[in-house]
Amino acid sequence: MKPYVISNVGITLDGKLATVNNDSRISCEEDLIRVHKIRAKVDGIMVGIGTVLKDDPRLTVHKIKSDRNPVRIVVDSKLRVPLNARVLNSDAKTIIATTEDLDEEKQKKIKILKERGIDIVMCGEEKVDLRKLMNVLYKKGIKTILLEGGGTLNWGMFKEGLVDEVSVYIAPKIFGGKNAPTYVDGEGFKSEEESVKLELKNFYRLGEGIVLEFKVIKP
Ligand SMILES: NC(=O)C1=CN([C@@H]2O[C@H](COP(=O)(O)OP(=O)(O)OC[C@H]3O[C@@H](n4cnc5c(N)ncnc54)[C@H](OP(=O)(O)O)[C@@H]3O)[C@@H](O)[C@H]2O)C=CC1
Ligand SMILES: Nc1nc(O)c(N)c(N[C@@H]2O[C@H](COP(=O)(O)O)[C@@H](O)[C@H]2O)n1
Repeated sequence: MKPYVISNVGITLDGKLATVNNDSRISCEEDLIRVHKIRAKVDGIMVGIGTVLKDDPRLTVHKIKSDRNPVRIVVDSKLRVPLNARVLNSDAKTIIATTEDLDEEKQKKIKILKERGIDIVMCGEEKVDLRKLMNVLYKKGIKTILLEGGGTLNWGMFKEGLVDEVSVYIAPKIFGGKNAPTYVDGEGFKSEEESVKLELKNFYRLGEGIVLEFKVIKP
């Protein structure tokens, strides 16, 4: 069993998540409120360590009133999460998903994190095994997850067939740049047959941009 996963991003018309200099201001205020309404409903919000290192996100519900915050989940094989990262603050529970290989330095950091109340889940060897992680999270009671990027983790989740729903805000902006992160990065599929197929469920204008909602068609 696995949680139901909703992938959400704000992208530019050319599919970028941020500029080459990592400026990720894409969504308009109305869209951020839409995202926070989803955050308020799900059990967990998941990002990759790249996003934590670049954005230092809070990953809480802070744009609308809410009496609860979902569990924050950071996928971080090498335990690179800075101890002063906002995602480790006491505003919400946090799970760090890391690999099973433990050197002395990693063991020390795990001890510090656990003392601060951070839950550590170990699955996989070189990279976090996302399938196993989903199973562990489900057993911990996390039945719905909002996947909030970035492009590398999005690829990992799509490649493993772990995404169920997609919502994308397209801003009327073009960032360009072949090295700027896109919605789904990683190696990419080699052929159309392997690609993820989506069914368009809804679309509407929001603020200055447009929201598209899809269901992932499972093969
Ligand atoms: N506009 C938007 O909506 C959003 C924009 N962004 C932007 O995206 C960029 C960050 O994206 P990116 O750098 O790709 O980082 P990600 O957040 O996608 O994190 C990627 C890292 O996750 C770790 N990881 C561990 N296991 C896996 C696995 N099985 N599959 C994939 N990744 C795994 C890897 O690091 P390790 O090997 O160390 O574990 C990997 O490098 C930033 O510029 C940010 O601003 C991010 C989110 C939303
Ligand atoms: N939906 C959306 N639109 C954008 O334009 C964005 N840059 C993001 N970024 C994601 O939101 C995280 C920041 O969250 P907090 O406000 O700090 O709670 C950021 O890390 C990305 O995951 N999302």
